Amino acid sequence: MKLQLALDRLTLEKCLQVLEETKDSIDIIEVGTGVIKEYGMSIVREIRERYPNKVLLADMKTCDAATHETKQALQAGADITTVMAFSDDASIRQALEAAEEMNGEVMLDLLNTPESRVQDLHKLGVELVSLHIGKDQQNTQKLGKKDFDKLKPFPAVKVAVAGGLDAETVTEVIVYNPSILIVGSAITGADNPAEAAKAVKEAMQNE
Ligand SMILES: O=C([C@H](O)CO)[C@H](O)[C@H](O)COP(=O)(O)O
Repeated sequence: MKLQLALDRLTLEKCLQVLEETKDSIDIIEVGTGVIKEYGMSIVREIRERYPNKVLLADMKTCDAATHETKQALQAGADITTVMAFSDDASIRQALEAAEEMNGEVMLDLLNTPESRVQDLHKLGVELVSLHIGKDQQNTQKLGKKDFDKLKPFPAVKVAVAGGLDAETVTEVIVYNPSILIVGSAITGADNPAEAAKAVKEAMQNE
């Protein structure tokens, strides 16, 4: 199980500072959507240069123009880019084709995606999805069995989980054996991000 650190709502300087502090505990660096909107592909390139050996995900949240956006993220140095699962089949197909051509990966974000869409994703050849409770939903929703149950028709898929997770709540989702745990604010907003990242990593290992 890998730990992905989501860098959201931070300046470039703060992203780099948090990465330096947490690099020993994290496996995957996520450049968050808002950070990409602020700095574009230049921050993806910069983080790629500084951390050549870390897996790098660009949270593009693509929902159209998928060939272009997938290539844009992978050319900047990302290993993985994200596409919204509610996008048209054509967009998902194009993203998967572009990623294959460039030896990259696509993570399909299941935010607000109904169970009925899962079979389509399976048929389209999706291999990696994220079960995601969005920032604005986190006061009223949390990840649970019903989310993982959605994926029963799709047993081979690699699953990432995201949405307000911290060192305590990760233990509630680890039982479902996801491949990737995505943690953002609980680490980046902590007084001591290094300690917070370490605590999440330890909680993952103790399960
Ligand atoms: O994808 C995310 C969200 O939509 C904001 O762009 C976050 O990266 C993801 O939810 C993880 O962050 P936290 O919820 O703060 O742990």
